[in-house]
Amino acid sequence: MSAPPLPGYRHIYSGKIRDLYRPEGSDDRLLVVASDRISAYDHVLDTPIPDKGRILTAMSLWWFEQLADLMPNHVVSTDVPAAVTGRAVLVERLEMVPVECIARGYLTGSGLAEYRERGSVCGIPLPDGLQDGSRLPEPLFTPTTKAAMGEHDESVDFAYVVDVVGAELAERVRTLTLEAYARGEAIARERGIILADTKFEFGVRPDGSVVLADEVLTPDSSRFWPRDQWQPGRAQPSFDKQFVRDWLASPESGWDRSSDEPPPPLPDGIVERTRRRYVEAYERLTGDTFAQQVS
Ligand SMILES: CCOC(=O)Cn1cc(-c2ncnc(N)c2C#N)cn1
Repeated sequence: MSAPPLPGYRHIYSGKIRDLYRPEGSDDRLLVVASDRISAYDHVLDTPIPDKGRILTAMSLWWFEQLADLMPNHVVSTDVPAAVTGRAVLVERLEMVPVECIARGYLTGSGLAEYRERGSVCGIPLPDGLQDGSRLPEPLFTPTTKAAMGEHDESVDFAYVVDVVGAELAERVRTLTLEAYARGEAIARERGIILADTKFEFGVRPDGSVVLADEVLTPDSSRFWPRDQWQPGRAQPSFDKQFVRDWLASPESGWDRSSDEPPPPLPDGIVERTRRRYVEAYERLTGDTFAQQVS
């Protein structure tokens, strides 16, 4: 599903999963479009997950509302072209803070690797004895650089953020990151989902105010774990991606993850079960029913 042409909009950027357009004649608005693409093992898969873009857009909009009393956000309107209805948002064009603002409430992935090597994450010392999936004594702000497409973001310490954006803005985005994560983690936990970590992006308005942008607390920007299966000391199952990961790692797929080969297409059953997990995550979090749009 490549970026569809949208009359009246100019396509300006494609991420792994989402595409960015600029409305013709406007220099202070952008259109963020979520595709049905899914990535696994650092590959964007050939097989789309139907409705994934709509489900995650609805989830992100819901989270912006849950956080609106804590911080302003970039959402302007959901009045978007029919071709992308339900999976696109018109947003304020901001001066983006050039740092991925990551909050971690649990230790896993690159944070765990850094902890095992140095006993710290992003320069923050941690107690001994933490395992894969351990809940951290308190959530950490663990920023990274914004790597170019296909490159890996690099973990940096707070001093780096101060160097790049200045002390005041660095403090501000750290505070907002940790506040938004704490709110999100508490809400999700009550609903049976552990938000292990998440990535926020912030932008700055011409008046200097700092605004929550990008997507928020979705399974693409966060690790979603089923709370009832949490067991520190092993890799936790992903709420949304485990069916895909297990099938790709199974002999049935015929795929060798260590090869340079792209993953094979997903079987219909894996696609449908994955779609249902996104619907389930949305419905658990919001308490609403996801209404499949009649296309
Ligand atoms: C493909 C989706 O975009 C990204 O992946 C990251 N990104 C965000 C922007 C951005 N730029 C100015 N203003 C904004 N409100 C935003 C937002 N969101 C650019 N790239």
